[in-house]
Amino acid sequence: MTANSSSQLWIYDTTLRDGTQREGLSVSTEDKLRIARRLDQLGIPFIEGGWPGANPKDVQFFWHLQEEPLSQAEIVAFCFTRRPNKIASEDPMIQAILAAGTRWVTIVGKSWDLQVTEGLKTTLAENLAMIQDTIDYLRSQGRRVIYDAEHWFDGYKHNRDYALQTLETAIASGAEWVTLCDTNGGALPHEITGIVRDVMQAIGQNRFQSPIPKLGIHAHNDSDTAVANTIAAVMAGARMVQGTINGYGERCGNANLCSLIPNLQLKLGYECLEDSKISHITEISRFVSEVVNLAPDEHAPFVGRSAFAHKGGLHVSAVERNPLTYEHIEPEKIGNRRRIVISEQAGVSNVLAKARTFGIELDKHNPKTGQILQRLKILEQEGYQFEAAEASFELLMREALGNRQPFFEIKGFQVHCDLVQGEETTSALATVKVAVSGRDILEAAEGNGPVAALDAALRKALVNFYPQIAEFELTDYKVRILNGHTGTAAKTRVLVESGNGHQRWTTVGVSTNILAASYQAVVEGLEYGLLLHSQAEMALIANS
Ligand SMILES: CC(=O)SCCNC(=O)CCNC(=O)[C@H](O)C(C)(C)COP(=O)(O)OP(=O)(O)OC[C@H]1O[C@@H](n2cnc3c(N)ncnc32)[C@H](O)[C@@H]1OP(=O)(O)O
Ligand SMILES: CC(=O)C(=O)O
Repeated sequence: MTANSSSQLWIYDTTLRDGTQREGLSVSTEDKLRIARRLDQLGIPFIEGGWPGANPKDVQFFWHLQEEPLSQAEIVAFCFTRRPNKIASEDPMIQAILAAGTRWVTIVGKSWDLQVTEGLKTTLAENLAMIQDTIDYLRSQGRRVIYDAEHWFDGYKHNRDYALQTLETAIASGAEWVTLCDTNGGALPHEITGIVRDVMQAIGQNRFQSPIPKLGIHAHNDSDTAVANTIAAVMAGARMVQGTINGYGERCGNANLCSLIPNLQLKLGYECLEDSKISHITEISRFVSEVVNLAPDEHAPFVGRSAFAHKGGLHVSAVERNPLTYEHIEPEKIGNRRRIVISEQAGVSNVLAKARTFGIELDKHNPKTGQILQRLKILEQEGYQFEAAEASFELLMREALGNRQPFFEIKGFQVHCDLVQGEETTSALATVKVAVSGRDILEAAEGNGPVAALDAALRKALVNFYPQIAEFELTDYKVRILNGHTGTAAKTRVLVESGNGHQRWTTVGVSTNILAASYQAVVEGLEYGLLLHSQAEMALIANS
């Protein structure tokens, strides 16, 4: 990155402060440290770590970073201006941010007259004094200051002169950056463009009698335009981009850095991160969602699992010829990947693409290709869903092509359940009869439910022939009633996720009987695990 070039942007991550203001998101000090270190590795220049005077976790977080500092990022402590009619040097909050020991601090202050008189219950003049005293004092203590102008856009719309006076005060007191905040998230891109341009002009006309500060933008997503608003602000002159990983934040969230960074760098040519770091965006999005214990948004632009998933046959056919036809960027650039989804919306191209990923040779002139597609569509009409159960689709494909390996044959099963009135626990007993290599085996096993009992009995019957089965586990079980209005005649779809410690696969079963649907999915899960094992063994032999 060329320092200070006109296209350079400073990314300011506030996941650890505004991000944690999201309802349902709570992190420990340890979690915050893990995220900070990961953002540091990514090359984010400013990381807002929290509000040291507001809670003990944030105090601890800054202590830890004093002991073991980040490698390149500036860790920033956040706080509001001193309280009305008090002295900045005596304000415990201000003392707490000094104790955090950071080089940079961010001070949030009021820009909107209504917020001053109604929210703070003080005068417009006192608000200006609060901004001035706080920044003056922090500067006197050797801190570099970023000033977050809260409610900037609403303030500007209601009383432009006063809003500009607040900025002027912050700048005159020594704030090096002023960040225009769309705190309520109500602004639209054209308003942002006009207002940022006006502020840039006021700066250009030297309305502010002090060194020219740099402008930042902090947008909330209440109008679903936080990313667009941030881009508009940058194009109008802002150079600091505040946002959060995955757009976490108060109410509807903040501008999502996982979308902003690729848009700004890959499409608009701004410099946000080193080029080599951009490909880690998807990984960091998933890392942060894992640490904060929120399911990743599969449909998130750029980084979601479905962001480059192609389902419609027309799309797949064209993408197979040239990905540009249905992709706005190459997924690999941001560390994501293209996926082809198999479903009733598929065409021959989806089937061929899947065959390729399964390592099966198939071409469009093979009559089996059309037959597989038709079978897929009929089964989906019956209630199967293969997009989440690709292992079952591979077995279906192998069956149609005559190369499904007969690892075992189920000759019958029975399940008996005990439900005792008034008791919370249930127990089930399953009996299975299985044939392997011409031998019949009868086994029984218990479980705390019918599916667990059936799974256990099948493994017991097969493990002597296939010891690898001991490593298989049933990791998830999902049931969906497909046509509920038909009561007990309704069809049930069961999805079973299985694993072997290093791979996971999903199989599907459908029936009017929940046990039969579960049985089908569990049996295919075991069969697919055996197929993976035999493929791995064959690969080993081929490579030896
Ligand atoms: C736009 C933003 O997202 S800014 C960040 C917002 N984040 C948070 O609020 C999370 C952390 N907050 C907290 O832990 C608490 O709210 C604290 C510790 C900051 C304050 O707690 P309390 O002292 O109990 O006050 P409370 O939260 O009820 O009310 C806020 C107080 O701050 C005052 N205040 C609000 N903005 C400012 C400001 N810019 N400068 C100075 N004081 C302010 C309010 O007037 C009110 O004070 P009052 O009750 O004496 O009139
Ligand atoms: C500072 C901040 O979080 C806001 O104004 O939204």
